[in-house]
Amino acid sequence: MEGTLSSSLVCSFACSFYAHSKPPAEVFAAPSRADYSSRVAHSGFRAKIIELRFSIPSNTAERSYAHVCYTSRKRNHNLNTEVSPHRAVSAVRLLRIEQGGAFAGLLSNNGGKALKNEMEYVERTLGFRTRDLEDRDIRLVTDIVGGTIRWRRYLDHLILSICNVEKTFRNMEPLLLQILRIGFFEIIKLGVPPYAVVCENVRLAKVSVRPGAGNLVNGILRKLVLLKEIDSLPLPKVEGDERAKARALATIYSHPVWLVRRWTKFLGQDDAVKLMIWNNSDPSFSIRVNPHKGHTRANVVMMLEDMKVPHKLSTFLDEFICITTGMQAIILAGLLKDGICSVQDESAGLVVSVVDPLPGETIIDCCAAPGGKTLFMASRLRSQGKIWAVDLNKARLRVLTEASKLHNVEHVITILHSDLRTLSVKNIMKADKVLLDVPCSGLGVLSKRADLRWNRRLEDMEQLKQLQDELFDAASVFVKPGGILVYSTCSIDPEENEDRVAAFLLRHPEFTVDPVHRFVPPGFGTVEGFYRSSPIKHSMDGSFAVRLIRSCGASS
Ligand SMILES: C[S@@+](CC[C@H](N)C(=O)[O-])C[C@H]1O[C@@H](n2cnc3c(N)ncnc32)[C@H](O)[C@@H]1O
Repeated sequence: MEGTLSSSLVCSFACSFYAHSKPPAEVFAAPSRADYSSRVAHSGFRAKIIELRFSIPSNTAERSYAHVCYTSRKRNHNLNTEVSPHRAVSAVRLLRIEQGGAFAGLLSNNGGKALKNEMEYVERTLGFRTRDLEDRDIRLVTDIVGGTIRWRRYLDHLILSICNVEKTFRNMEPLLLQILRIGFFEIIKLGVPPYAVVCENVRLAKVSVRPGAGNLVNGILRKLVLLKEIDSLPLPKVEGDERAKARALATIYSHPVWLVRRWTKFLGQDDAVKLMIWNNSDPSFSIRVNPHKGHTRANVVMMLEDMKVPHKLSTFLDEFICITTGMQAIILAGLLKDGICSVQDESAGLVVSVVDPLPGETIIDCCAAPGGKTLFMASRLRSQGKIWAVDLNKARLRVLTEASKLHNVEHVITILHSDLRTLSVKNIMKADKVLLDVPCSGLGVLSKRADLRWNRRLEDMEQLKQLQDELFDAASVFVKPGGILVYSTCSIDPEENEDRVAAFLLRHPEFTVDPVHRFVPPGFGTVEGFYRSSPIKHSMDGSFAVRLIRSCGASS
C-alpha cells in the first residue's frame, strides 16, 4: 500500500496499540520486511502485516511502516530472561510518558495492581514478557525513568553529537531512542560499569526493536564510553550573548531555554544554576504523621527504624519526618494505605502554618483537592470546627473524601464540588479563614515532577496568571470582616506570587498583609511579610504564601 500519512495518524495507531489488552494493531517504522517479521515473531500474537510506505510532511524522506493487525494471542507467551527487566520496563515507561499515556512516578499506593498493568504494557509493546520485577528492580526503574526524563535535553544533545548525522537521530524509532537515552544516563549519570550497559542495551535493542538496532546501539554507546574516558564529552560552552548562554546552560543542566532565561533574569545566573542542580537531584520526601489514628511521631520513627528507613525529624514542623530514601518500603508497609501518615512536603505543611487553623474555626479551602492541606488543617482543628473543601475536579475530590475517612477527620470536612467563581457569585458563606491554594505552574516542585519542566510552556504562564487573579477575587468574597485570606502556590515564580498579590491589593484595598513571621520558622518570612520556601536555601520544594486580613468594617 502506498500513500501519505500524517505523523499524528501514525501516533494514533501507535496509541491504539497501547490502549487495548485485546490483540491490538500497531504501526511502526522498520527498514525492511524482515524487521517487521522479526518483531511480530517476538510479539506473542498471531499477526497479519500490511506494509505502508509514505512520507511524513515534516520530513521529506520516504519511510516504510508496517501496519500490523494482531489477530489472536499465541498460546505460549515468550518469556525473555536475557533482557534485564528493569531496562525493558524503563524503556516502555519512558515511551509511554513521551506519548502522554503515563506519569513519571512508579511509586504507587496500590503497588501490586499498578505493577501488573505495567508488566502487561511491557509485554504488549515489546512482544515478550520479562521476569517479574523485584523491589530492587522497581527502585532501578524509578531512578532510571526519573533521571532519564530530567536529563533528556542533555542526553539528546550527546546522542545527536555522537550520531553525527542529524537524520539518523531524527529518524530513530521511538523505542530505540529511549534505549539509547537509558544507556547514556546509566553510563554518565549513574556510573554503571559501561560493559554491562553496552551489553544489556544492545540486547534489548536487538530483541525489542530489530536486529540491526543492536549494532547501532553498540556503536553509539562505545563511542560515548571512549569520549567519557578521555574526558571529552561534546558539551557546549557557556559563552556569547544572553541567548547563547541560556541555550548552553539549558543543555548542560537539561532544562527548557525559556526557563533558564526566566530564572537568570529573576535569580541571577549562579542561583539559576543552583536551582537546576536541585531540580536534577534525587527528590527528597517528607511524611506527616496523622495523630487521629492513635500514632505519634515517636511511634512512627520506631516503625521506620524497624524498617531500616533512613530518616530525620523535621526541624520546622512537629508532625513531619524527612525521608531521603525508602519511600517504597513505607508504601509496602502500608503506612499510607492505613492512614497512619501521608506524604507531604514540609513546604506545603508550612502553608498550613501560615493559615494557622485553630479549634472552633470555620475554614474554606477553595482549591482543596486532592486534599493534602485540607487534611492537615483538619488535624489541627482537633475535631472542633469546620472545613468546607471546594474544588472543580470531581475525581480529585473523591480522593479527598476517601482520604478524610482514612485519616478519621471526615466529621470536620464538607466537600463542595463547584467552580469557585460560580460559588462566589452566590455569596452564601463566610469563614474565619480562607485558603486559596491556586492552580500554578508547579515550578517549585520540579525535582519531584521529573516531566513537568518539559510540559510547561511560557504561554501557560499568561493563562495561569489570569485564572489566579479570578480565583483570588472569588476567594476574597468568603472572608468575614476581620477574617484571614491565605493565597498560596507551589511556584517560585514572582509573576505567580508577589505580582499576583500586588495586583490583588490594588483591586481590594479592604485587605492588608498580615506578616507571616510569627507563624513560620525564621528564614521563611520575607521583608514584605510573605512566606517563601526555596529549594536552594531550605532544601525543600519551592512554595509561596501570603496572609491577608480583611478590615473589620469591610464586607463584600
Ligand atoms: C494546586 S491544586 C490544590 C492542591 C490542594 N490544595 C492540596 O494541598 O492537595 C489546585 C486545585 O485547584 C482546582 N481548581 C482549578 N480551577 C478551579 C476552579 N475554578 N474552582 C475550584 N477549583 C479549581 C484544581 O482542580 C486543583 O485541584
